[in-house]
Amino acid sequence: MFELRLLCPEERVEPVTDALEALDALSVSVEDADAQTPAEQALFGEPGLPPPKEGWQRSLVVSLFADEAQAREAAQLLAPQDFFVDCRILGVQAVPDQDWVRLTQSQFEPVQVTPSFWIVPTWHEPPAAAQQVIRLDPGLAFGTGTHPTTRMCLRWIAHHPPQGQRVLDYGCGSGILAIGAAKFGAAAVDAVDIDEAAVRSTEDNARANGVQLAAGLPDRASGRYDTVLANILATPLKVLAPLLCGHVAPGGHLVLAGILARQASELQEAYAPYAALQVSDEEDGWILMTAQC
Ligand SMILES: C[S@@+](CC[C@H](N)C(=O)[O-])C[C@H]1O[C@@H](n2cnc3c(N)ncnc32)[C@H](O)[C@@H]1O
Repeated sequence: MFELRLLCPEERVEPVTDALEALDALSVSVEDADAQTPAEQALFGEPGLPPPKEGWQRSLVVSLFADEAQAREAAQLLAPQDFFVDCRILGVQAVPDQDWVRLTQSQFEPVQVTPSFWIVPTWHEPPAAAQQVIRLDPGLAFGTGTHPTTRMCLRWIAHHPPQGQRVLDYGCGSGILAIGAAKFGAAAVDAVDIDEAAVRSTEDNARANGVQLAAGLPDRASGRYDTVLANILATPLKVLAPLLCGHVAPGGHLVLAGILARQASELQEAYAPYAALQVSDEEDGWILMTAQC
């Protein structure tokens, strides 16, 4: 594993993290670069850096890549972009796997989706208020519930329980949405992803949660579903519009995430021939768009 470390002013964090995700970073974390952390000590040790101001002004953006070439290529691609102005590449360094696991575990706490629905890592006891729980350990697949897009999809599932339904999770990552749908009563769940590691992770996580689902590559999706969930980024979602809508049964629900608030109208336009998308939730600049077909 290799991490690419960037220093960004607050207003640049969103486009930079979006770009890193689009460049296939396995994970992206954002810390206050000026907090009293070991990261701060490392930063201040660097010659030529301006002294920090008060508050969260500068962010340390750390993204993880499977190999060094990918991390360096991401840095090269980011450097000339308009949105990278005022940002700085701090470097690429190897991360011992053991450290990564420890670091991730220490950062992963139970996540509240609704007051009674929680995502809880296996090394934590579920909170007393949790009536519905997904047990999930962070792996390399995206989807631990810590990202607002995942949380919004899960909240939607909790508020629209797919009791007895056939559900498709398109771009399943860790399988968290598929597992959520199964826990909220879905009768049959298909979970698909272009990444084989995500498919394996979904199968493992489903087993650990005692739910039945069928995971596979995208061609496993077949026929019509009462609910189609897709938490991918805006650009692939636009390309996938005819395919995803073709899988929604008449009267069924389409639930899309991975979309920034400013991208709402592009998505509405792309889906207009098939469905009238509405913004139905918003968190930290990300939106959930849904339609009943
Ligand atoms: C942002 S993650 C979402 C994971 C999980 N569903 C969640 O909500 O947390 C997006 C996932 O979509 C997958 N993906 C990206 N493009 C895809 C495509 N064209 N077809 C299927 N899966 C895709 C990625 O491999 C990744 O696992």
